[in-house]
Amino acid sequence: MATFRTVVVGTGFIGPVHVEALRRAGVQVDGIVGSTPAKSRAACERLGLPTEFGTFEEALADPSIDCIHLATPNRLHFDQAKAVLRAGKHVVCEKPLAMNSTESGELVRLAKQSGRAAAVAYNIRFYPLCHEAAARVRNDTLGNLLHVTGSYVQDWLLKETDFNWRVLAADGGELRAVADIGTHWLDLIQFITGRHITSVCADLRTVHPTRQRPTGSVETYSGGANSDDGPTAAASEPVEIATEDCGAILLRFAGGANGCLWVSQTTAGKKNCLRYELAGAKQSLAWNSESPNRLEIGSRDQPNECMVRDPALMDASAAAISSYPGGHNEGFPDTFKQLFRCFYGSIAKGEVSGPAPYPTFQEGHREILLCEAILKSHREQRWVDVAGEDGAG
Ligand SMILES: NC(=O)C1=CN([C@@H]2O[C@H](COP(=O)(O)OP(=O)(O)OC[C@H]3O[C@@H](n4cnc5c(N)ncnc54)[C@H](OP(=O)(O)O)[C@@H]3O)[C@@H](O)[C@H]2O)C=CC1
Ligand SMILES: O=C1CO[C@H](CO)[C@@H](O)[C@@H]1O
Repeated sequence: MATFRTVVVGTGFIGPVHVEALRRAGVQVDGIVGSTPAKSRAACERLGLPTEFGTFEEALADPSIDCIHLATPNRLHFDQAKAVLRAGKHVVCEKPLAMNSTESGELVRLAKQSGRAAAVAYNIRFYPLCHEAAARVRNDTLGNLLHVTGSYVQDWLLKETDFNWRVLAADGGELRAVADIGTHWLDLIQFITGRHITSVCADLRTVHPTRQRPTGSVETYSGGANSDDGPTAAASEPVEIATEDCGAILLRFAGGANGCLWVSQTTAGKKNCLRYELAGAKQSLAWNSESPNRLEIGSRDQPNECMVRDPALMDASAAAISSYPGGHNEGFPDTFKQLFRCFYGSIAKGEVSGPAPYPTFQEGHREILLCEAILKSHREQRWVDVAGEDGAG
């Protein structure tokens, strides 16, 4: 692959995951930057990276940097992605792409004008068995798609004392659980089925209308088992929360299938669990991110099967994003590696303006439009059509 020089922005939970995955994908990482030069230096030293860049702006100003990865809180994505594209660089932005569809629509236009590649890190597509499921839908193995159901549930925000910037609408956006984890499911299912979701009917709920905010800073998933006693409770203040902890969304797909999604960040014992079941007229497929190397294939008139991830047995598209033989499990960090291999491989082949094999800003924008339809549906307690991608309803 051609040599690319990259910098990652954000030193919290997922920024270092990007660094590790880029290195494993064979892409050069020239630094990681945080909110202050001191935090940038500390993260670079921890990860064994050069300490040349202290801030996002310094990385932006260096013409030899080809691509910047944005792993910062949601409220920063729009300005930072805009700045990266205007600096003439490729960009990988974490999800959700922006805080609203005005922002995400502008990013789509800017990305097109710039001639640079622009991806949103919907990494879950890059579990090989999710590509296998997409191939089986494409090849009509399932038959006519009837319905799609599933959930994405976690427990790290279960307690009133659990806190993170995501719970504040000003930092994460008006929708929280749906935007943070629900959009992974919605992106994945639209990728697998090749169909857009056209209408939604949502019922959302804030379990904790007040949370205790620690007076210090909090990193993602840092709650742990003791977060409702001890130092956190001693140094905290009550904050009103308007974003949802959980909710149900009924779905209608183009072409007639329907379905539903349950999203929750308050399900005890579920650490990070995405499930789906696709039901076709001939077969069904079921997958769970907590055992990602197994795909259940359901039949009515013959025994059910369980496909174990194995590049020798999967569709070529799934084998292409699988680096290890069957039985050698691949997981969460591998999805980022495969996404980045795909992104940089595509740029190296000069595919920037054609259809992309990774989630683009256009698809990130679509997720934001879906979020807006879901919020409107919840507020108005009725079905809402998802706006067209030009922003028109
Ligand atoms: N695709 C996936 O699987 C995942 C995606 N995400 C997404 O990634 C993004 C980051 O989430 P996460 O890592 O969990 O969040 P964290 O809070 O753990 O990390 C965010 C980081 O961004 C830094 N930061 C804040 N402001 C700036 C700035 N102006 N310039 C540079 N760095 C800054 C923070 O620094 P400081 O601590 O000093 O404020 C912190 O290091 C979110 O959009 C989230 O939705 C997150 C997890 C998984
Ligand atoms: O995949 C993910 C795992 O959980 C994180 C915290 O809710 C999400 O932000 C992220 O997208």
